[in-house]
Amino acid sequence: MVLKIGLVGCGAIGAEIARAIDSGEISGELVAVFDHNVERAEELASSLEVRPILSELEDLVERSDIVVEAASQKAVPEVAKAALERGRDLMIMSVGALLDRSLLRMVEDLAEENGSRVYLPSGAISGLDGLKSAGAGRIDLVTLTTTKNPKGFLGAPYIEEMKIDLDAIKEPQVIFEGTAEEAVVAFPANVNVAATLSLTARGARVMVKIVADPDAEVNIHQITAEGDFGRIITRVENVPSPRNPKTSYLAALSAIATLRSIAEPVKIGT
Ligand SMILES: NC(=O)C1=CN([C@@H]2O[C@H](COP(=O)(O)OP(=O)(O)OC[C@H]3O[C@@H](n4cnc5c(N)ncnc54)[C@H](O)[C@@H]3O)[C@@H](O)[C@H]2O)C=CC1
Ligand SMILES: O=C([O-])CC(=O)C(=O)O
Repeated sequence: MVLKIGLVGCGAIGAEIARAIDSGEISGELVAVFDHNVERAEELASSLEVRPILSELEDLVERSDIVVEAASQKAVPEVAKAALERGRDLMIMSVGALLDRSLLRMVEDLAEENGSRVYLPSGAISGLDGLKSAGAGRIDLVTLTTTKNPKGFLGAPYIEEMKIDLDAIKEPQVIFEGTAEEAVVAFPANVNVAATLSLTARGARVMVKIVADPDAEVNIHQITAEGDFGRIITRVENVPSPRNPKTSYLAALSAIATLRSIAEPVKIGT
C-alpha cells in the first residue's frame, strides 16, 4: 500500500519533506499540500515532478493516510483535531504546542478513540533514544542550552516583549532562562525541541537557556540529563536551513527519517 501523505506548511521543513517524497527517498505519495501562504504552496507544488493538489485542510485530511504538520504551534490544535477525528495518523513538528496540557490530552484522547498514531520526530536534537530509556527509571533534571545567531531569534514574542535589540549583541549573551513550558511560548519557532525533551523525560523538570551569539554559524543544542541511570550529555552543531535560519537542517532530516521508518518493518533504537 502506498502511504498517502498530506503536508500542512510549505516552508523550510515542508519543502525538504516534499522533495524527499518526490525523489522516492520516502516511499509514499504527496497527495495534497496546504499553506495559508498560498504562493508558497503553489511555488512548492510546481517545483515537484509529481505535483500534489493545493487544498484546504479538511480536503487534505480526507485524501491522506498521514497528515504532516510543519507549519507553526498555532496550527497544531486545528490540524490535530481535523486529522485525528477522521482517524488519520499525524506527525507534528511544532511540538511546543503540546506543552499545553489540555491540547496534549485532546491529542492523546482523539488518537486513542480513533485508532490513530501520532509521531513526534527527534527534530534538531540527538540523544532521545537514551532519554527514552532513562525515562523508564527516574530522571531528575534535563537542561537544554540552545545557541543561535541573533538573526535566528528575529520576531520571537519574548524578543519583542522584552524589546531586546538583537543588532546590539556583539558577544555571546544569555537572552532567556526558564522552564520548557515558558521557553516554547517565548520562542515558539526556536525551541520546540525543549517540548520533545520534556515529553520524552516524562514529567522531569526541563530547564532551558537560550544564548544569542553573533559569531554562531551553527545552531547548537546541548543537553544534559541526570537521573538514577547516570548522566547523558549530547551536543549537536546544526547547519541552519538556508530557507529559514531559525530551523536546523537536521530537523527536516528527522521528519524524513520518521516518515521512512513508518514503512519499514524493522525499527531500530529505543
Ligand atoms: N521539532 C523540531 O525539532 C523543530 C520544529 N520546528 C518547527 O516546525 C515548524 C515548521 O518549521 P519551518 O519549516 O522551519 O518553518 P517555516 O516558517 O519555514 O515554514 C512554515 C510554513 O507554514 C506556514 N504556516 C504557518 N502557520 C500555518 C497555519 N496555521 N496553516 C497553514 N500554514 C501555516 C507558513 O506560511 C510557512 O510557509 C515550525 O513551527 C518550527 O518552529 C522547526 C525546527 C525544529
Ligand atoms: O531547528 C532547530 O534548531 C530547533 C528549532 O528551531 C526548534 O526546536 O523549534
